[in-house]
Amino acid sequence: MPAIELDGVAKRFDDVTALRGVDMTVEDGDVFGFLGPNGAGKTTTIDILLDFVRPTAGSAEVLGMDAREDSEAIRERLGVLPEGYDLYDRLTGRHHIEFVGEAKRADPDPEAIAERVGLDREDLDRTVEGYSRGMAQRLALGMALVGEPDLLILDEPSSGLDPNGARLMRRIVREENERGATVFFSSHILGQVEAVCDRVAILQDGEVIAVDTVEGLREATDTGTRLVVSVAPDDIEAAADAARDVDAVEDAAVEGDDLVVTVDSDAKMTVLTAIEDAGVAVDDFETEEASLEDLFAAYTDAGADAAPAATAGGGSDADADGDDGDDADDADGGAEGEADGEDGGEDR
Ligand SMILES: Nc1ncnc2c1ncn2[C@@H]1O[C@H](COP(=O)(O)OP(=O)(O)OP(=O)(O)O)[C@@H](O)[C@H]1O
Repeated sequence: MPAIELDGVAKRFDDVTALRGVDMTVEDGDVFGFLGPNGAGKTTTIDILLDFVRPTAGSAEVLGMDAREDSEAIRERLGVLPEGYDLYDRLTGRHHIEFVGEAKRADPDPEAIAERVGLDREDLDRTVEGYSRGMAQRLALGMALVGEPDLLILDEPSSGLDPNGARLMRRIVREENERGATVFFSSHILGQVEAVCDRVAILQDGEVIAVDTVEGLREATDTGTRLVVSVAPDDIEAAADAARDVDAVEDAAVEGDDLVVTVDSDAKMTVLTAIEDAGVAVDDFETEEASLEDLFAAYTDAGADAAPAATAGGGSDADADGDDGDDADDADGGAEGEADGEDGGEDR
């Protein structure tokens, strides 16, 4: 049973068409990223899943239940971080967590949850009117964790979080997924999404224009892989000629001391072998895959101009999702150049 199933979901608000027949399946156990430019319809979709908004047409199922008919039963098994969540100024963080526990008939441990989201004991016991934006976001995330939900729906969970908070959010997503929860989240922070998601959907103008793994999106677009090869300076032209003779090579150019080859991802070794077969010793090489940011640009209108440039992974920004890069599974790791392609901003 899929965790989320949308079938032909459309939504009109007066003269604005927010969704135009969205079909989308999120499998049980997935970490699923929901992407799209501003105004694409992400929040409207999430609001339909939560029965905050009723679709004009189509059907939405959550955990095998109808989003409209069974919203209460669904709510008990969901953890939600909605976009404009409400906190009550005069209640403490602890009260908020207990309040969600009562609503879900769960018995949460506020201290343990606060620790997981990085709020200390003092924060937990003061009223939220004094919370910073990031602290409020951490509390809202903690509230979503109450009751070990089967499905977490998080709308922009990194919003307002500093790089440490964003890293912590990723860790929580992984931990929840390992516990068995499906995680569905929208985000504009594509390095985050790339680091944790099994699959992503890209929504544009109320339509799903792509659903795949990041690797699948790479293969489906013409973004290629950049292979940067170091050889002795005297050999570089011979290496370039050898690379150009390989069918899968789009381009081989000498850039400074390096040979930069744009090639289908699965033909990297063929290129290296061809260079060595031409009698040139390869001193070193690294590959740069297209980042999710490049792919997003290639898919969406805003990136139409940028699409041809989406041949590589946004350069050498080592771990540009704003953290200290200790994530074992961040991007490609190792010699596969880290191509988050982010500018390190943690804003939306
Ligand atoms: N209550 C509403 N009344 C009228 N129009 C609405 C309403 N809610 C959303 N819309 C419109 O529906 C479209 C989709 O909005 P939505 O908030 O779902 O986009 P989004 O992808 O979440 O955007 P963002 O990334 O900016 O949060 C927009 O054109 C928006 O103006």
